[in-house]
Parts: sequence; C-alpha cells; structure tokens
Amino acid sequence: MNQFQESMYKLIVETSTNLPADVRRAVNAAKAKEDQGTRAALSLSTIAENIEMAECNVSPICQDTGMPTFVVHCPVGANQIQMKRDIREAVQRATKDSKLRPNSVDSLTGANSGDNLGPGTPVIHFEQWEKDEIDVRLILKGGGCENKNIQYSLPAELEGLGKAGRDLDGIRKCILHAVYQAQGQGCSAGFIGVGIGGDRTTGYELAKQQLFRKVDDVNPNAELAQLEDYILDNANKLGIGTMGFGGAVTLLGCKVGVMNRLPASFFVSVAYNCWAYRRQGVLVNAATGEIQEWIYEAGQEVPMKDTAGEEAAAAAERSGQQEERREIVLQTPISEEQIRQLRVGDVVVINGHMHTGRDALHKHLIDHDAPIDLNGQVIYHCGPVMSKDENGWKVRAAGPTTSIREEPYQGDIIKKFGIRAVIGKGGMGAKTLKALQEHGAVYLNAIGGAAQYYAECFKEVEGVDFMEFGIPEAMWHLKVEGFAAIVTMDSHGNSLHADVERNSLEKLAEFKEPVFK
Ligand SMILES: O=C(O)C[C@H](O)C(=O)O
Ligand code: SF4
Repeated sequence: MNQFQESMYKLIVETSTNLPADVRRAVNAAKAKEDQGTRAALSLSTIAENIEMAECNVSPICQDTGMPTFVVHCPVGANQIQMKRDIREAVQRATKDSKLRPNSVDSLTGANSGDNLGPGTPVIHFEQWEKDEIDVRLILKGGGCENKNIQYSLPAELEGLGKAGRDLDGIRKCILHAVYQAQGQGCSAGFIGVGIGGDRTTGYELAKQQLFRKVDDVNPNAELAQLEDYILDNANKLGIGTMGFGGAVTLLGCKVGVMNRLPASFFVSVAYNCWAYRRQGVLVNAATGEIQEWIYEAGQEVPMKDTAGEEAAAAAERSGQQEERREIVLQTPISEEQIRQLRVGDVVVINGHMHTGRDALHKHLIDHDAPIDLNGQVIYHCGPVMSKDENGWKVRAAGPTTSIREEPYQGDIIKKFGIRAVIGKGGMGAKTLKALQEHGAVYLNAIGGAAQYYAECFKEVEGVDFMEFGIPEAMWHLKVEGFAAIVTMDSHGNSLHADVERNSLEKLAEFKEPVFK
C-alpha cells in the first residue's frame, strides 16, 4: 500500500481541477439550450471557458474547494487507520500546493487551520465489501451550495405550492421548492441529490450519496426514475437560469434515493450542488495502493470549446438579435456620477484596484476603521486561493462568494466607507438595495465558480490585511485589469434578483396541482 497516499493526492488534484465528462456534457447541453447572446448563454460560455482553464492550469475550478468528503469501500483486512492517515497527508499536501483552499475553520474562534485538517475535516467514511480492490470516491462540495441544502418534514405547507403530503406528490413539491429557494445562490445551473426517508442525519447522507451517481444513469426504481425526469423537465420551467439571471436551464441533474423511516417522521432531504460538481473516484490495488482505474469518465473526453456556438453568438450580435447590453469601463476610484449612470443589465469592466472582503471582514468593519481608504473603491466578495513564493503572493483562483451572507452589514458599510461597487454573486436584499439608492452604489454579479477566469484579471497583489482571519477571509488588495461583471442591482432601486425571484414564485405556483396520484 505504499502508493496509496500518492493515489489519494492524484485523486484530490483531479477532482479539484478537472470536471468529469458527464458533468461537462450537462453544461454543454445547457449552453445549447440557451438563446445565443442572452446573459444565461454568456455566463455558460464563461463557465465553459473556466472549466478548460482549470484543466489546463491544473488549478482549482472554483476557489471554494469545499468539504473534502471521501467514501471508501475496502476489502476485509485493509488497514483503515493507515488509509486515513494517508488521506489526511494527501489533503495537507494538496492544500500546500494550492490545489485545495485552506477551508477548515474553528467554529468558535474563526481560526483557519491552514491545512484543511481539523476536528471533522476532512470527512472520511469507510465501508467494507467483498471485492478485492479499494474504491475511493471524493466529492468537493462548496459552502455556497451546501448552504442551499434543505430538509423538509412532511406534511408541510410550502410557499407557492400549498400542502405537501406524505406521498410521492408531496415529495415532488418539496424538490421543486428546493430548486426555487436556491435561486442562483448555489451557482445554478445545479445538480440535486434527494434522500427520501431516514432520520434527519441519514436523510441528508442519502441525499449526498446520490451526488455520486453518474449524471446519465437511470434510477432502477421506476417510480423514482419517473420523478427524476419530471423534476428535471419542470424545474427548468421556473426560469431562474444560470446564476439566477433568468433563463431556460436551472437544473442539470436530479437523483433520488429512498430508505425506510420512522412512523412519525417523513423527511425529504435535498443536497444542492453547483455546476462546479467536483466528484471523482478511483479503484485502487489493495496490495500496492496504485490506481487501477478512474471511476468517472475524464474531463478531457469532452472539450468545452464551442466554436459553432461562438460563431452563432457573433452572428446574433451582428444581426442585433442579442439582448440590449451596454458595456462601461470604469477606473477606480469611481465617482457617484459614474455609478448613477449604470442600470441593471449593463456590463461593467473594472480596472484599477479591488479589495476582497467577506464574512469576517464585514463583521469587523461594522465597528472598526478600515485599514485603507475605501472611498470610491470596489469590494469583492471573494475568498481566493493564494500561493506565495520568492516573488510574493499570487492569486490562484478567485471567483465570487455568495453575497447574501453580508446582507446584515453591507448597507451600513457602503455608507460608512463610501464604497461605490460591491461585487459578488447571487444578489443581495432590500436593505442593501436601499443603501445603493441612498448612497449611489451598485451591486455587480460575477459568475460564481469561474475562479480561473477571474484570477487572470488580478495582475498584482498589492498587500493584505487581516491575515489572522485566514487566507479566504483576509482583505487582499489587488491590482485588477478587465474584470467584467453585470449590474444586477443599481442605484435606482432596480434588482434583477428580486424580479427573478418574483417571477419564479409565480411559475412555482403553477405546479400546485397534484401530478403523482
Ligand atoms: O467560499 C467561497 O469561496 C464561495 C462559496 O462556495 C459560495 O458559493 O458562496
Ligand atoms: S462559489 Fe459557486 S461554484 Fe464555487 S463552490 Fe460555491 S456554489 Fe460552487
């Protein structure tokens, strides 16, 4: 088993950097369904480009490399203690090599362990089986989509859908509601795993296990196969679209499992996974620890470059079929006047400087001064993957994080420091919208998960504050060139997110009538 640790390292690197072929096919199919030139189609093109870049750079597809979760099946007699040690060392090494972001945070002190090891991380499940080889599967499910997991206890009364009973139709309603409540915040278009039954713990486990199924498999249970097809067809009618920008594709896959329950409980647990659906697996020789076989088809089998689509987009642009879109280049510091000219739907390209800030920083800034002058500046909700060598720090992966978590603070912080633009993903709420209007600021939506694509825009790391918060939470001062994002909340009270949410709730209500009797 002396090769086992190396095999685990390879598994981690492949999972983090190379999206498997079945997931790529689903993203390509979504791209083909969206009308060329729309926001959804352009976002999917960025996602596709990012997938290629990650493979080529052998760098994380998304900066949030998630909760490393290993599921190991091994023959009787295999040394689980040694395997666990090897997995932990491989995780540590992959973190050091910037293939994983340091993601293990002390829940009470906020201290980042720096190497992805800590109580509860990584997650390793062992199961014995009667085969000769070891099967190791890994899923890297990010925190933003994890926050969108949801568990229903039936019977329930669901927004838009009314009563959901303890039957297949009630389950149908829960799953549709789960997709609706995620909006674009889990980086749609997403995949969902559903667990019917169990208790609160095993129900969620079953839901997550479904995410190890192949995208194109067929559920052996005919009733569940029918439910999966129904959900996939109909969830896409909600019109939430990629990143919640509106569009024809919201869901890329739905897998449902079932287990027994207690008479008093009826849980429907839903695990939501973003498009950056990073899971791989290997069959390992139990004597040597070497990889014998990869379980999911490799990413390179399905290239993401779509020349036909790009030509069609260019043609659509020439013939004026494209959505109305203005592109405005802004140099920081930005003035109120420049901001007041922006409207929802505009594409803004930022040059100059950007400062990252997420949960720890926002909490801190509420009752402290900022370490730099933020007047006219841009805050980027981002927890990057960084590396350091003799030339200093380098940005390795830097997509946006879910902005809604900063909703309690953002409006006050914008006003207190004179910030003119906030970049993130998934949109923000009414309090921030009001502050944008009062102060003269905008919310810009970047494409979630496109961490390689945005990392290229950061030309220099000019400094860092609050390293004590850990790498993802520190305030990085970055020199930026050509960072493009879409205005989704402007300084005139408009919010694309509020519009899409309202429209999708209306559509959700169309699924109120029973389907499975
Ligand atoms: O932590 C992050 O970088 C992003 C997170 O996965 C999110 O989706 O908000
Ligand atoms: S940022 Fe988006 S793509 Fe990345 S882990 Fe979070 S939900 Fe997934």
